[in-house]
Parts: sequence; C-alpha cells; structure tokens
Amino acid sequence: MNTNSNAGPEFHITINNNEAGTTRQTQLAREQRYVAGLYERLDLLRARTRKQLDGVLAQGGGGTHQNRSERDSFAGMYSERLARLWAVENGLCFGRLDLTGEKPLYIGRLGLSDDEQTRLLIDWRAPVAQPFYRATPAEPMGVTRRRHLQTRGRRVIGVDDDLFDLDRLSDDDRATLNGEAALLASLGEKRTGRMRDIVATIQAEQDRVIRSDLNGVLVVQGGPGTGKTVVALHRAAYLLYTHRERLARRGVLIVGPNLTFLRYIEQVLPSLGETDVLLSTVGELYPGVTATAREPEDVAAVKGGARMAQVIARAVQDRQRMPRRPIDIDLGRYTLRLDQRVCETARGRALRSRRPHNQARAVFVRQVLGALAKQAAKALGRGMLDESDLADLREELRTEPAVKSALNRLWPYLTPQQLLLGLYGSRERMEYAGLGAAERDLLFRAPRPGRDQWTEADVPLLDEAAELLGDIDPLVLRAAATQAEEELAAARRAEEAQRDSELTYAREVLELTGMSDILDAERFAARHRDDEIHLTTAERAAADRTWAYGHIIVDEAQELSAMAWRMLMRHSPNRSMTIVGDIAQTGSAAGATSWKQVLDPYAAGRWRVETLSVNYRTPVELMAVAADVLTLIGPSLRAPESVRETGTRPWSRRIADLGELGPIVAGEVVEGGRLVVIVPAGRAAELGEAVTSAVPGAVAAQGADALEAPVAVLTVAEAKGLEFDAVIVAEPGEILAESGRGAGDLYVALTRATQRLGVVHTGPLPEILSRCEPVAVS
Ligand SMILES: Nc1ncnc2c1ncn2[C@@H]1O[C@H](COP(=O)(O)OP(=O)(O)OP(=O)(O)O)[C@@H](O)[C@H]1O
Repeated sequence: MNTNSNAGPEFHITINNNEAGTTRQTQLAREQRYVAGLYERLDLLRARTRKQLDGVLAQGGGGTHQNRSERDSFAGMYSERLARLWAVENGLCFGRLDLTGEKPLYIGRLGLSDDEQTRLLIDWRAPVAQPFYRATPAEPMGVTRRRHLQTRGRRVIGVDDDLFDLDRLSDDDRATLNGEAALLASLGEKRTGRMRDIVATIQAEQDRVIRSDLNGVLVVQGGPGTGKTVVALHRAAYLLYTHRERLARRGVLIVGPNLTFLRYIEQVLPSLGETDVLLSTVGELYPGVTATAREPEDVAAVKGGARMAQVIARAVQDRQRMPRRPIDIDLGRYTLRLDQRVCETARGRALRSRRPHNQARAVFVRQVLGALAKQAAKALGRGMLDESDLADLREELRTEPAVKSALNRLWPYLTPQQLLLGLYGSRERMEYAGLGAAERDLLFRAPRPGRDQWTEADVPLLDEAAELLGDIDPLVLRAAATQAEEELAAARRAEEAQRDSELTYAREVLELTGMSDILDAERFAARHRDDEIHLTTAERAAADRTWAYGHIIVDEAQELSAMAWRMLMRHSPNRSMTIVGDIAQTGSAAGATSWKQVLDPYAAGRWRVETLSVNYRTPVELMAVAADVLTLIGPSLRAPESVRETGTRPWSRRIADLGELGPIVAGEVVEGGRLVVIVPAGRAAELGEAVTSAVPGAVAAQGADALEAPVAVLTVAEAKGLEFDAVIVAEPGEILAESGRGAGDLYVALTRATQRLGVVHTGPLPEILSRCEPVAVS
C-alpha cells in the first residue's frame, strides 16, 4: 500500500471465504494461548515489584540522610516500574514477526522475559522490532510474515497478516490474510476526544522519523493528518527507551500550542508506559507565571519579533542610567554628593564585570559606597582613615535609608516582571529601548494589578529579561519578602481599624512592584526544598527556569515566534530537538515562514528534514476541497495523499441569518460522535451563542470540555492540532479575510475532520470552496 514509501507492488491479499472460518479459529486459539501466557507473566512481575516497593516503604523514614535518600530512590524506581507495568495492560501484545529460519517474535508495549531470560515479548522500540514497521515485499528484511493481533482486554479477537513470501503460504496462513485491515480499522473508528497511540500500525515513513538519531535537530514537515503529532510522541517514547539514562537525567520536554491540545495528547505517552515527560505550552515555561491574559494578534506579533531581544537589553540598560545632575544625600550631620563622575566610574566597573544586572549591582554599589565613605570621612574631619575604618564607614552608609534609596534609583534590583511592567507602562522607556511610535502605541498599557496580566507572548520576554537580570541574592529576596509581609500586615491592621481599602491598595502595590512574585517564589522554594528528593525529573525541570533538557519536541512549531525560539534554544544547549509542523498551516502573525529562517541562527548545518506524505485523518473527498485552498497559500504546495475514501462529498449551505446555524448543527450530530463548529475568531462569542443555545450539550470553550462534548465551537487557533468526526466551518469567507494568513487558517479548519465536512455561510461562498456540494434550502 502507498503508506510504505518503498512498498513496490501491492502485497496484501484478502481472503474472506467461509472455509477459512475453522482454520482462523485455530490460529486465534493459538495466539490466545500465547497472549494469556504473557499476561500471566505480567501479573507475576507486578506482584513482585509491588512486594519490593512495600518492602522499601516498610523500612519507614528513619536512619541517616544517605539511608533515606537511597530508600527514596529505590521507592521511586519501584513505583515507576510498577506504573509502567500497569500502563501496558491494554494491547500488551499487538504483533508477531515471522523471520526466515527463526522462532516468531512477539512485539508489544514492553519487553518481557521469563526467569531463564528467554524472550517472550519484544518492546516495540527495540532494534529487532524494527522490521515490524519497515519490512516491505521489496525489502522484506528477513520477514516472511507480519501479523497484527487485535485484542480486547486480554482476549485475542482477530489477526491480520501481511505475507512477504507467498510461496511459503500454508493453508492455515491463507485463511488469515487480511492486510491493511489493522490500519484502516483504526483510522475509521469514532474519535474519543483523546489521541490514541498507534504503536500497532506505525507506517514505514513514520518509523524512520521515530527512530531517527537523537542528536541534532530533526524537522518533521508534513501536511495535515500525516501523523506528525502522534509520531513525535512515539519518538519521545522511543528515545526514552533507547537513551534511558541520558534522558532520564535531563528529561524530555514536549511543547504544544495550547492547553486543549496538551489535554488531547496527554494520554499517549502514559499508554506507552512513559510518564516522566513534561508537556507544556510556551506560556507555561516560566515558573511562577501563569500566562492567561489575551491580547490582539498585532500586539503579540510585536512582542514575538526577534528585535525584542535588543529592546529588552536596552530596557535593562535604561535601568542603569546615570543621573543628569549630582544627587545630594542628606544624612543629617552632613550631606554627601554623588556626582556623575563617580556614578559613571562605578557603572563602568559593574559593566566590565560582565555579570547580569542584579549581580553587577554589587560591583556598582561597592564602588559608590567607597567614594561616599571617603567623602564622609572628609566631612567628619577624619581624612586619614585606614582601610578597616573605611570599611566600617561603607557598611554604615549601606544601611542609611537615604543612601539605599539613591542606590535603588541608580541601579535597582529588578525582577523580570518589574522590568517588563515598567517598560510597557512608560512610553519614554519604550522609546529609549528602541520601539517605534506605532509599536509603543500597541504595547503601552497602564499597569494592571492582578494575576492575569501576562500573555503567552510575554513569557519569552520575561525569560529573556531573566537572563539579562540574573537572580537576586537570596538574602535580599528574604529581606524584601519580610518587608513586603510587614507592609501587608500593616495594611491589614489599618484596614481593620479604618475599614477602608488600604489592604487592597497594599496588595496592589505588592503586585505592581513585583513583590508578590518574590513572595510566591520564596514560598514555592520553601515548599519544595524539603521534598525535592521525591520530585520526578519532569517536575524538577518545570520548576527550574534554566533547565537544560535532554531532548525537546516542539509541536505545531510553525506558530512559534522568534522570541519563543530563543527561549527554547536556551533550554536546549545540546540542540537535540524534534521540530514538528507544517509551514502551510502557519496562522500566527509572529510564526515561521521557513524552517531555514527559524533554525539557521541556532543550528546551521545541524538540522535535517524528514517529510511525511500520507494523510491518515482526512478522507479523499474532504482533502480535495482543502487542496484547492492550499493553492492560495502557495501554488507549488502539494496536499498529502489521503488513505481513505468515505464516498461522502463535503457540502455547503447558505443561510439567511445566524438563527439557522443551530438547527443545522443539531441535524449533523451523530450519536456517540464528536462534531466541531469552527468559527472566525472575531465572531466566536456570537456564533458560540447561536450554537450552544440551540444544541443540547454543545460547549463554546477551550479545554477538556471542548474535547469531551458532542459539539464544540472553536476558533481555528483553538482547533489546531485536534481532530473530530465531523466539522462545520462557519463563515469561511470571514476566516479567509480575518488575517494575512487567512488561507492557512481555512486550510487548517477544513482538515480537522475524519468523516464529514460542511460549510455554512451567510454571504456568498468563496469561489475556492466551489467543490463543496450546495445543499438546497428546504
Ligand atoms: N500509522 C498510523 N496508524 C493509525 N493511525 C494513525 C497513524 N498515523 C496517523 N494516524 C492517525 O491520524 C490522525 C492524524 O495524526 P496527527 O494528529 O498526528 O497528524 P498531524 O500531522 O499532527 O496533523 P495536523 O498537522 O493536522 O495537526 C490521528 O488520529 C492519528 O492517530
């Protein structure tokens, strides 16, 4: 079949005659006996591991630190093993390979041996299992037969064979030939709202991607439905199996476009027995910040542009700006003068130290205090002080509130949050940082106290700022936290007394100055310090902004901005990455237009492309409509080839007003199936209401609800990467016109369905969709 790129002649034979029945039963019974034995072994291993875990836990929490630490790591290891043994219950064994002159190999979700070390089951990721996915008649790799076992629970309910050596067919064999069935059966099934693993039906071109080398950057380019996401997840499982030690230490990060998408894929790796992987959006990659606020596309596009790296650097410099006039510091007994020359010299020293802003501050402060101490000595008439007296004087000055305040103005401690809020809140600062007038208008915002002020596009900027600012000395943090708590407590007392809103004010002050983040950071650290030993690699990585991952997988990678790439690259110093996407589907204004443009700056000569060419999701009839739209994106682009036909043409229906949309959607709902209405972003609320008010159970929101409801209303950005049994695209003309990348958006919308597609429109149907069959209005 065409899914194996070097498949050569057709090699699947289907025999469906009645005489085959009995021999088929014999084969099933034989396989059933084998599979039952595997489950018996699995049960035994589970019981043994449970006993080992109980043994460790029974030792309690006493002993030396080292004893406890060893026990913890054994307990962690046994729990992980147990979780893995439980995860493989469904579909434990799904394949058998018959090789010339050898005993058959059974392929499954993990490797099993008996007590004599005889192999009973081969992990699908092991090198010997590779022919299960790659063998073709042209290149049989020693395989005479590949058998797919279908199981329900622990029962074998069917077998499908691909025979590569037809001369060796026995009568029994002839009875069970039914190639492609496993794949096609799997593709035709109703969608559940969660992605499933495809371990039993991985195709040859996909297997090449899954087993590609760990090193360097692998780009997986492919049209919609070619399995990029599912393949990337299997690659994660493969890499963890093959390079377990290296990756267990440094972890694997999978980045997806939004939380609904992460929900959609979250069960795949656990079903493959892998749980210690961090799934995240870009917006969640900065510990302690939740990026939930929304902002217009053009604002996000400015924030995502590569130029923002310089803007942030200038914004930091701006906070090291020297005074235009000398600063007089009144200490009561005498007044000290801090002139520009002293400040300039101190700044020069601090910058030459090449430390980040917050650490360079120490150099700046030391210089300034030195100069002030000398002045003070003179003012006190003690011109000839020795070094130790001067040191005392410097320490005295350090704690003087007037000196502290002057230093804080000249070279303040800054959190990334403070830097960014200060920048967005001041047109003058933005101008100094190099932003043009139009950009300043877009980015300007009055500071909004509250936790929802960060957007996804802010996160890479916070991370960039954190790099340039560096950490704040923990002692300073602690002092700041104490001070903030005191202020809060004072405000609380004031509130009790006066019943006014001072507490709210104090909280707002804390938010605005970023102190609340400091407090949170402190508490977070304290909470985790004691139980760090129990954290998995993924958990430790998630809490550490500077974590260097062993491997990073980026899905829907075309959507990432230049600033997001900078952040991800910092997490991947070894540049071991898998980048999965489709340039034709780019929707975000800050997204990519070519892989070269994205990757050359970071991994020139170290990235390679694999292309997936077969569409497993969208049937031929639907893909024909989508392919027309693809020509709008690029005349030379070719849509992937679909493997299935359904015989059902996509339809289009013109309506007079939106009131008709709900009943049309209701009429398309199929019992047990899942339908999505994809709407223009600018009309999401209105069209969401039109559908949810007319269709019981319909939801118009992202998240788990959207995956589980029989009908969901989503924008293109929200539906990206997901799939549904049926899709209705509402107002396609508006989707096309909504942004500069409207054609890409419409292409994404049209390729989400596994079975049926319809288009509903109030205005004229865009010419490009004329392949849809118009439905007459009754
Ligand atoms: N070898 C396979 N066996 C069974 N199902 C498969 C196989 N390959 C892909 N699929 C199924 O095809 C569908 C599309 O896969 P996936 O979502 O990974 O595609 P994609 O390339 O990421 O698509 P898009 O770019 O549109 O998001 C999924 O339901 C997936 O399970």
